[in-house]
Amino acid sequence: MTAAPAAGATLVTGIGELVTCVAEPRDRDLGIVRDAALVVEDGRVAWLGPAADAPAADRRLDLEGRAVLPGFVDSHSHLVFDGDRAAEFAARMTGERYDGGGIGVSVAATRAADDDRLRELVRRRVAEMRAQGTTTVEIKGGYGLTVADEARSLRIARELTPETTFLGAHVVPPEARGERAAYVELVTGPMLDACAPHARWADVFCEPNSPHAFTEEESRAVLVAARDAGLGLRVHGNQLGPGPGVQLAVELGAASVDHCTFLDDADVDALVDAAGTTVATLLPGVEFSTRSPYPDARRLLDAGVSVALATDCNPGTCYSSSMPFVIALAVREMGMTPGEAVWAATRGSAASLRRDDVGRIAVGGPADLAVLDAPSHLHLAYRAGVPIARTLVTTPSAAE
Ligand SMILES: N=CN[C@@H](CCC(=O)O)C(=O)O
Ligand SMILES: [Zn+2]
Repeated sequence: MTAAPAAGATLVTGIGELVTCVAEPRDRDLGIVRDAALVVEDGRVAWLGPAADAPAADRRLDLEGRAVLPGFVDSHSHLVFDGDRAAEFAARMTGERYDGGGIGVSVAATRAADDDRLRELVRRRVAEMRAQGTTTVEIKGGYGLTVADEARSLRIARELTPETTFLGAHVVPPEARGERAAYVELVTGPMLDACAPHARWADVFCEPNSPHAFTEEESRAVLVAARDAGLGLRVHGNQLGPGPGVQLAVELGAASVDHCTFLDDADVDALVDAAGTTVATLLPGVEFSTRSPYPDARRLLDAGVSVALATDCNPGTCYSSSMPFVIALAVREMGMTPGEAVWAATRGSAASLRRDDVGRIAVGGPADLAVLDAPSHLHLAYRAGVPIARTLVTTPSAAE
């Protein structure tokens, strides 16, 4: 049946495969509609269904059989930084281990950059993400590590996304070594006060396997203070070895615990019990860039854990902004099916931000769409390294 024409609307037709991701989270069903069309009006999806039933609209954009997906949700990135650490990456490729010590290099360069330079660097990195199909991005601070530098990092990030994360507890900065307790007091006191107005989330690098990061007790202090200040919680946990990060995240009801590379049975059990509350966000670009073992995604999915994928785009452990690259790694290296990987990069990642408006395509929702120069989502992993994904722009100038 054909609906009434939509005024001021764009009909996107010729969609070979429309991946809606509207199923219940436990099903991880991609909700595919073949030979589909959708109508976009005022930035929202006004109609979707089989192309044969599509209403008329003012404008028409024919995708000639391409696949359309929810725009990727990149729920873990550190885009506010200056400086270059390519030599650190090269050293790792010849056997150096990552221990977080290089973060200090980025902190020095970030502190030295003026606001305009930092803003331009972040803007370019977000544009790079959008060009690859990402429409929602979370951005952390964490390379300032003074009250003023963390506050301005978040202020700048907030200009580009509502999903900003306070990460004053990234590492203990060089000038505070030997005074860890005083630094934690700074983070939980004046730094949190200055940053909370610009942040939705707080995060901590909880990692006993790095001398630069934070212990379980230090991490708990930071997270509890942030929660009391009204921020949602996220945790960097179990990245470099076994540790307390996952259990702490679950105990405090964090929305996400990220990395999850080294998990024991009790960690997996805790994540199963917390499914629907705490998402395990896997960041396989990090294992690629640090030559580390990949997290066991198959074990987590089979156990019933809520799983997300994100880039962790940062200058140290993964300087890639590409969600398609992450999807390809998840399929090739972590035993995820292409469908599970797409789900985790969209709906799963949205859940880790406690968002149910993005990561899916539904009538009434935002028209945050990715289009592939390919007929199906399978091509994201199949054509690894080929730039087939981009954000779909449906404004009049893009339509025919
Ligand atoms: N592990 C902590 N933070 C980042 C790396 C930061 C850096 O090395 O600059 C991560 O998520 O891997
Ligand atoms: Zn990170």
